[in-house]
Order: sequence, then C-alpha cells, then structure tokens
Amino acid sequence: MTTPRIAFIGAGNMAASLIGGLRAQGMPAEAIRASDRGAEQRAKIAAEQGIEVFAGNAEACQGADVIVLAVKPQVMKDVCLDLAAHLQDGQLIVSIAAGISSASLENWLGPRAVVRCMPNTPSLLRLGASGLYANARVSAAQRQQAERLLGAVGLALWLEEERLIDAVTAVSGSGPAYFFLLIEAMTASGERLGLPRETAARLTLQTALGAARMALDSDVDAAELRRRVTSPAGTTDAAIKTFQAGGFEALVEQALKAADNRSAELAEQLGQ
Ligand SMILES: NC(=O)C1=CN([C@@H]2O[C@H](COP(=O)(O)OP(=O)(O)OC[C@H]3O[C@@H](n4cnc5c(N)ncnc54)[C@H](OP(=O)(O)O)[C@@H]3O)[C@@H](O)[C@H]2O)C=CC1
Ligand SMILES: O=C(O)[C@@H]1CCC=N1
Repeated sequence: MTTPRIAFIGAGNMAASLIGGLRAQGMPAEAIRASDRGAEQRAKIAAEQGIEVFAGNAEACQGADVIVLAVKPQVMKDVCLDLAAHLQDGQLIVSIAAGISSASLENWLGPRAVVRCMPNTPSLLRLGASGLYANARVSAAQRQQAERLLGAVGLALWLEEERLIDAVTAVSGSGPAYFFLLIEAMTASGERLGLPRETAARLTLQTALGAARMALDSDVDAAELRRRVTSPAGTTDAAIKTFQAGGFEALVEQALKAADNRSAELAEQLGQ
C-alpha cells in the first residue's frame, strides 16, 4: 500500500500525539500536514515534527487522502461548514472529536466516508488505544487506511455500533487521566509517609508500568494478579479493604458513567 497523505485539522495535544506516533513509526514528514488557527501552535508542531503547516484548513486538505478532524467538539461544526466546499471526492474523513456523530459530520460536510475514532494521548509513544467506527460509505481500502493510521500509534479496535464510541471515550479516551490521578495521589501519599518526593514518584511510576506489563503479559486476569499480591491479613489486604470501604469500585463506575453521559450530551448539544 502506498503511503496515504494525511492532513490534520487542528494541531493541538491529540494531533501532536498522533503525528509524533506516525513519525516515530517511520511515516515521512512530507506525507503529513497540519493546519491550526494559532500561529504559535503551527510553529511548534512544524519545529517538533518537521511537517508543513497551514493557516487555512482548506489549503491543508488539498490533495490529502485522509483528513483528520482534530479540533475541539465545540468548534467542529464551524470548521466543517467552512471545509465542506473544499473537499475532494474520495477523501476519507477521520474525526477524533468526543461526542460528534458521523451523522452530524455528514450534515455539515455532505455525504462523506467518515471514520469516527477515539484515540488517547499515549499514542505519542505508540502505546495508544483507539476504538473506531466506519460509516457505510467507507470502502474496504479506506478502512485499512484508518486502521493503519490509528494502528501505527497503538491498539486500534473496530466497533460495530457507533454508540459504543461513548463507552470507549469513557474507558480509554479519558482513561490516561484516571491513571495519572492515581499516580499523583500515590506519589503524594508516599511523600506524606516520609519518602523523598522523587523516590515516591519513581516507585509509583515503575509500579504502574510493572502492573500494566504483568496484566498484559499474564494468562490470568487482573483480579487473580491482585489476589497474588494480597497476603491474608497483610499490608495489601489492609489497603484494598480501605479502598473498598470507601466505595472504590462504585466510584470508578460512576466516573466512567459520567464520561459516557458527557460524550452523549456533547452529541446532543453540539450535533445540531
Ligand atoms: N486530549 C485527549 O486526550 C483526547 C482528545 N480527543 C479529541 O481530540 C480533539 C482535539 O483535542 P485536543 O487535541 O485535546 O485539543 P487542543 O485544544 O489541544 O487542539 C485543538 C487545536 O485546534 C485549534 N483550532 C481551534 N479552532 C480551529 C479552527 N477553526 N481551525 C483550525 N484549528 C483550530 C486549537 O487552537 P486554539 O487553542 O486557538 O483553540 C488547538 O490548537 C477534541 O475533539 C477531543 O474531543 C480525543 C481523544 C483524546
Ligand atoms: O476530555 C475530553 O473531552 C477529551 C476526550 C477524551 C479525552 N479528552
């Protein structure tokens, strides 16, 4: 397969993560371009990634095979309405915006092949996790292009139903922030228990990495791995009981439900 030419509309956090991952995977800088309304943002991504940047979104899309819409959901409608007249036949639209349906995108852009996906920021390290949904206009070749784009920066899993993108957003799109919160809290607690901050931070991070690696590589599930750490009436047991007494599992469920609801709410508010 020849290298598709990819245009990113919006060159913020997520575009930088995806572009960084694609570049690390060996995609040539010439195959990637980006537009952003901010001159500083354009200069930053051009310097970091060596790609060509544009102030105009339509200009960036000229000749692209794949157009990645990477602006905030709140500006997506205006961006699409401005772009609609400038798109070319056969271009694949890939949207990474939370809560913007493929139907809304087609309302604003006209009938288009649209892949909606929900990546996450570890894509920068090629450790991303994405869910993808293709509308009926997406060809088999375009499906491959989208899978190649997201697969280049980590795990890319297809979804049969678009509504499940909300759940992917709640689990893995927003997910890195939940782990960062736990890392922040464990580091601060370690420090309060007397460890130097740097020591607490390094122990926490290595533990997070080791636990994730073990869970990935193991043939038993996370619950069994947890049981193996937990000696009867030991230290882990004391900590886990404290988590559970505080309603940890119910809180996680509430938090993910809030993210899932917010994704659906954004679709309702911004999709008209
Ligand atoms: N961050 C994350 O972890 C994830 C984000 N997403 C989705 O990715 C999308 C982008 O998020 P994120 O990268 O965090 O956001 P950012 O704000 O970092 O990036 C968006 C960029 O688009 C620019 N922009 C705004 N309006 C326009 C316009 N009209 N034309 C061109 N560029 C414009 C913004 O400029 P300015 O700053 O001036 O507004 C900004 O530089 C969102 O839709 C979000 O839902 C999906 C998965 C994970
Ligand atoms: O917080 C957000 O809305 C975006 C979508 C997933 C991660 N960040």
